[in-house]
Amino acid sequence: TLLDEPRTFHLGMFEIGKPLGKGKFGRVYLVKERTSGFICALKVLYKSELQQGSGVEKQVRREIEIQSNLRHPNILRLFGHFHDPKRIFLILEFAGQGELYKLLRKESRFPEWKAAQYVAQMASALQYLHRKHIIHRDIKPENILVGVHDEIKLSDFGWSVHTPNRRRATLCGTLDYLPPEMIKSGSRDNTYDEKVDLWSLGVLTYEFLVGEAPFEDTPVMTHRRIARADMTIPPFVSAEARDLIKKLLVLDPDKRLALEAIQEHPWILKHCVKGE
Ligand SMILES: COc1ccc(C(=O)Nc2ccccc2)cc1NC(=O)CCSCc1cnc2[nH]ccc2c1
Repeated sequence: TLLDEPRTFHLGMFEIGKPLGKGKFGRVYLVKERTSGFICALKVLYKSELQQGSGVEKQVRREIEIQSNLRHPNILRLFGHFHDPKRIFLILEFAGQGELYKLLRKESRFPEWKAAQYVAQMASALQYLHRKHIIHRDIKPENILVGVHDEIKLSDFGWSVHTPNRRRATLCGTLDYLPPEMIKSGSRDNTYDEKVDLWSLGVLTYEFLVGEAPFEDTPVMTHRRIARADMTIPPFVSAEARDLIKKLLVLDPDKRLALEAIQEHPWILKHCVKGE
């Protein structure tokens, strides 16, 4: 489409539609590119809201460069960006079925075939990111969108550049998805690697099948249960699914099932046609 060739964009190119996510994503609008009729999402960031100076603008530019070069069916596209004196505009892919966590709340929990398809797509997106040495760090239903053909669209929310405010957000946000190596106070910033995404994928798999996170509790108890990988998997979860969850929610990051092995796991193979 028109948006694929690197071009300069400006606000006049777009017919602005309804707000998306009502402030959840900041100011994001459904828009139509006038000439091509292409539907996408326009995210408006106010420069005043981004910490000024100290190279944050450079950091932002770097993040946008990284994201603009990502091409994967299960990663939300960043088609381009432009800015005016006060604002930065991001031209983003529009995910037709919206936020995954809303679909999950509506269905309360997903049937195993659907959960397995979503997990396989997540593993594929993570393989792509990890090959580029990008750790997502923040995998949870709130950060996942769904396309019109039920395809997973992993989105931003703090990739690559580890902005300090992101860490604060993590502290006040839910702990549910954080792996043990990130909640231990000493080693918060230095000793974790891409295997943190494997733990979070295990939490996500559990939540898809059970309808709530495995360590959901009071903050103090969640902290303690994560540190011990203390969870119970209800009897209605199939043996294969249980096996995969237990191979991802492992305290030692090096013992977690690798992404390639997830794609070959019996539970995934049973529900996903190869190379779908
Ligand atoms: C690739 O994705 C992104 C890339 C970058 C950024 C970003 O903000 N980067 C940033 C932050 C600070 C300073 C500089 C740069 C955000 C996203 N992604 C989202 O914000 C979530 C979907 S918003 C669009 C969208 C689509 N499809 C929908 N369907 C229903 C709602 C909806 C909402």
